[in-house]
Amino acid sequence: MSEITSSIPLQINPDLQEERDKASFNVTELTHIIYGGIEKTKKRKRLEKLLFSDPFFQEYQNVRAFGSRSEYYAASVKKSTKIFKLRRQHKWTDEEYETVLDICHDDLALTLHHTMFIPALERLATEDQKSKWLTLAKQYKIIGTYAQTELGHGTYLQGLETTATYDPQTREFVMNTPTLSAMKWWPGSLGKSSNHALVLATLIISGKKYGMHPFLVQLRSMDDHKVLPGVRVGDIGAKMGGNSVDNGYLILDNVRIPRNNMLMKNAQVSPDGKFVTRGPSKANYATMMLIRVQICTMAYQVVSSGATIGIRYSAVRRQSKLDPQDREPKILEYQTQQYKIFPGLAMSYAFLFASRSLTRKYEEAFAEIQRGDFKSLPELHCLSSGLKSFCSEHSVRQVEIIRQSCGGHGYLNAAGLGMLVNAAAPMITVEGENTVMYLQLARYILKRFAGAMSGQQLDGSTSYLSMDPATYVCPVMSETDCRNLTALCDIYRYRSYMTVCRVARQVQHDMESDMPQHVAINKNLVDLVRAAKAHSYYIVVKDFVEGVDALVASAPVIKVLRTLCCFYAAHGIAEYSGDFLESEAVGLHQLKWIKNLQVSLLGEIRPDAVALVDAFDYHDITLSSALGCYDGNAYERLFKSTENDPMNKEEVHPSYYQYLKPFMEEMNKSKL
Ligand SMILES: CC(C)(COP(=O)(O)OP(=O)(O)OC[C@H]1O[C@@H](n2cnc3c(N)ncnc32)[C@H](O)[C@@H]1OP(=O)(O)O)[C@@H](O)C(=O)NCCC(=O)NCCSC(=O)CCCC(=O)O
Ligand SMILES: Cc1cc2nc3c(=O)[nH]c(=O)nc-3n(C[C@H](O)[C@H](O)[C@H](O)COP(=O)(O)OP(=O)(O)OC[C@H]3O[C@@H](n4cnc5c(N)ncnc54)[C@H](O)[C@@H]3O)c2cc1C
Repeated sequence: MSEITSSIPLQINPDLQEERDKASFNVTELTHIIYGGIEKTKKRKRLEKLLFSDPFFQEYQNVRAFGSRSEYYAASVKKSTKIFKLRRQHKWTDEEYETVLDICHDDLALTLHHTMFIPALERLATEDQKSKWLTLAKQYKIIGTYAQTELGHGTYLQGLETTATYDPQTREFVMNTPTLSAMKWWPGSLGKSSNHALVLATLIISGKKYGMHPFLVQLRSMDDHKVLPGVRVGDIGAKMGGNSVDNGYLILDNVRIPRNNMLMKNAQVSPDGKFVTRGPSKANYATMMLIRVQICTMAYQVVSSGATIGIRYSAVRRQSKLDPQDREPKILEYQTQQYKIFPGLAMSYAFLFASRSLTRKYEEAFAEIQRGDFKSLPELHCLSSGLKSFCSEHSVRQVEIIRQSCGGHGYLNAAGLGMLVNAAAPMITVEGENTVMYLQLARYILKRFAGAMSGQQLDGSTSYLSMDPATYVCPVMSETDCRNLTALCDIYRYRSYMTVCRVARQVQHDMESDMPQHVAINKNLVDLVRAAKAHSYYIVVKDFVEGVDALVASAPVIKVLRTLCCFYAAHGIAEYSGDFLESEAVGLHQLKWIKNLQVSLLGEIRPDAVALVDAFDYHDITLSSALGCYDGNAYERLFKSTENDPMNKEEVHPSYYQYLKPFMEEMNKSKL
């Protein structure tokens, strides 16, 4: 017993080393592919070194794990200011800054300043306004947030009640919160941190409403951070996760702001109160689209972090017996354990390729939009809405499965998985609740399908809706065909086509039976979401297959990625087999072969599992997990983590003297 200490051994756990020694491919090569080349990997490493050489980042982990809400928030404000200072000092580009956020968890109290306030200024302000406010924001002379959601409405933006009424006499807008449900509620960094907010409000001129527009409102004094007259602002309370961020409420009592504080890139109000608009009516929704694209990348980071923890731990944890004559096996040997974790591993790579493809499309479309060409906007809105929903839904679910696969220890904060799940859970809600976003995609798909039916030539992600379903024959004719990635992709495409076709015909039939359109739509909402999910699944599989096909890499790397891609596609067909059978994308024979393949691929992935997560190259501080550390010394790290637990500060806890001692005394005296 006396030998038990909480010091961490210097060497790598031999069980983990054994895994690394048998990898079939070069891990560094794959890391370079993941980060976009050797130079980017090197830059990432440099940034990691710069950040983590500061002991604050290690201490921060303790506050995160054991601090009170207020302490965690304060530490996160400190972390934000440190990172902002470094950003200015090193003149980081947006890409470098995003890398920094990936490296050190984006749990910055002031996160909204960079994730939404600055992008919104960039997208919604005129050049003149940018030269003033964007400059101030980029120099951190003002700190801002994006205040759109209200207590009564988050989804339905036309229902927002905050008003911005133009007063032509003074050439000001009067910003007002007319009802309880109109108060802003949820914006990040609003409660305590920001001194400015971009408030999205309904514009009113001479009693007429002109829809939602952005207004820059100062909330707090630049001298002492006190709340300005007419403004009431505060924190909305503790949440399931993300408690470093002060999501806030905001009430504006007829606060006057100059006319020029309306961001007027997309619509203008002239001094005498004339409203002029240019570009599409949804141009003011631009910032949300950007974040939806980014959520896909975040979903990749979440699921790849979870897979790293789950796989490394499963390679060092031994439990029960397989061969009664042998020692207890690593839990990674159990097929069921592989079946719980490898879908997350394959999903990580699927989302890497899908988010990369979406980001590329976004950047191309954004460049066009900047030139005044909005033709790609509807496609991009729908693609990003669908993929945001798909990636967030699947990654959060998968990480929870991984957490469960780590048994009891997965439930500890020190495992890092609970925090990962709780911090990721809002991805499902923010920037458009997933069901609502799937329905945006479904609406687009229905229109495109109708276009295809009337002979229109479709392009973009829905071009397959012009296919002739009569020509479809399941491309899997034998068990060996199941490994053909193009064939698997075709199966997804046909399943999506049939799911869309079925619901489109049903909606049409209901409308032809004299059902009002909104009733017909509501009657079919579940199937519309199903169609949007089927389409999104197809896009992700297609991006994965095309991404791997286009890779220039060594044969072993290509082989292992093709195996993962095949597993990802086969697993999805097995999991949603009902849908695939119902749409006749596969028959019973094919399904059986694909299910068999799925299980046999578990065994093929197994030898490379640790190497495949090592390739994500997450720093131990980034993972924040005793179970998932690179050295695999999970037990030592778990024990070590108890040292910082405030519960262990005193040998006898004060509650003993207060409650337990008197209770014990009373019990001991009692005659009963
Ligand atoms: C659900 C909709 C899209 C509905 O919008 P609506 O104005 O009621 O429109 P509608 O009459 O239904 O017409 C829809 C029409 O508008 C189009 N559209 C909708 N959004 C966009 C867009 N971004 N780009 C381009 N087009 C867009 C749709 O495709 C429809 O087009 P159509 O009429 O079919 O041709 C909208 O209300 C919405 O976006 N709601 C979600 C609200 C949201 O995302 N809030 C985010 C708040 S900020 C946040 O959460 C930050 C989190 C930060 C963090 O912590 O990480
Ligand atoms: C952690 C976190 C951070 C946030 N940060 C910000 C921020 O910085 N700035 C900001 O402005 N907002 C922020 N929000 C708010 C967020 O954007 C909204 O919560 C989100 O858009 C969902 O809106 P809601 O809450 O009104 O949900 P609701 O719309 O009330 O959703 C409730 C249910 O109703 C269903 N529903 C609603 N409408 C429809 C429909 N048309 N068809 C079918 N079903 C429907 C939904 O599917 C859901 O099941 C944040 C929220 C969270 C949780």
